Amino acid sequence: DYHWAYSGENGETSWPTKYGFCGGVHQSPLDFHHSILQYDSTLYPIRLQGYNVSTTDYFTLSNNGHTVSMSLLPTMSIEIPPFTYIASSLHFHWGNLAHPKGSEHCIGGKRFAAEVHVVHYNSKYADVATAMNAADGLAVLGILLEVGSFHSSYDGILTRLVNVKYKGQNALIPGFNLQTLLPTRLDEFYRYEGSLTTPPCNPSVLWTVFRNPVFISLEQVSIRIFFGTVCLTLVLS
Ligand SMILES: NS(=O)(=O)c1cc(-c2ccccc2)cc(-c2ccccc2)c1
Ligand SMILES: [Zn+2]
Repeated sequence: DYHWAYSGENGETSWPTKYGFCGGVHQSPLDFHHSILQYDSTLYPIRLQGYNVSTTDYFTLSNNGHTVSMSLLPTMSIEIPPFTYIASSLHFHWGNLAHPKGSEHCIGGKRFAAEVHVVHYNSKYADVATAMNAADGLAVLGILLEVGSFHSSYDGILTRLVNVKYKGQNALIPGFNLQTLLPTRLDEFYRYEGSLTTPPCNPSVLWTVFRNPVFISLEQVSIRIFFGTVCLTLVLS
């Protein structure tokens, strides 16, 4: 049976044949090229609620075979007027040895080393599954990662990837302040109405991609996970 992938015969070009939304007019990601950008002074900075999670709470890191995702707490939310969006999970988009830069969004054609997505769903819906099928259902924060100095908050997640090497494995991470995963400037971002970047590509995402990248070290970026059989290859270049 068909299962989508990032490459090969079930790669991106085959997605629209199996998933009606993929390749649609709202398809994410985008290259934020100056020709499509328009400054909007009415946009509010992103407001985080409950992001400073106590160490007595735990997040679950798990591997679904396509990506590693970390479940978040329903006490976490963001405010994008007129809605509140409840945190669901965060996940990573890495590159691979063939294409080391793995960000999905680009700025002016520049692709970054990796990208983190923090997925939230509109509080007007009962759960994320329902919200996924609504045009105003999801709000995803995009954080671009670039090679620079060591980042201790990301290290708390990246060092545990080895425990979720295979599809179906889980690992617990003690709570910490997830705002430290975001860039400092929460008022500098690109905003657009788009979709899930992977099948089924639901056009239900209000995207907020921060303008400023967050820096992690080359060793931290080089932790790559190759999906499929899901083997973790520590490429410490
Ligand atoms: N890249 S994304 O933000 O559009 C995205 C969101 C969600 C998502 C997650 C929770 C609730 C609802 C949607 C899941 C994925 C995904 C990535 C790889 C493999 C499978 C799924 C990707
Ligand atoms: Zn994503």
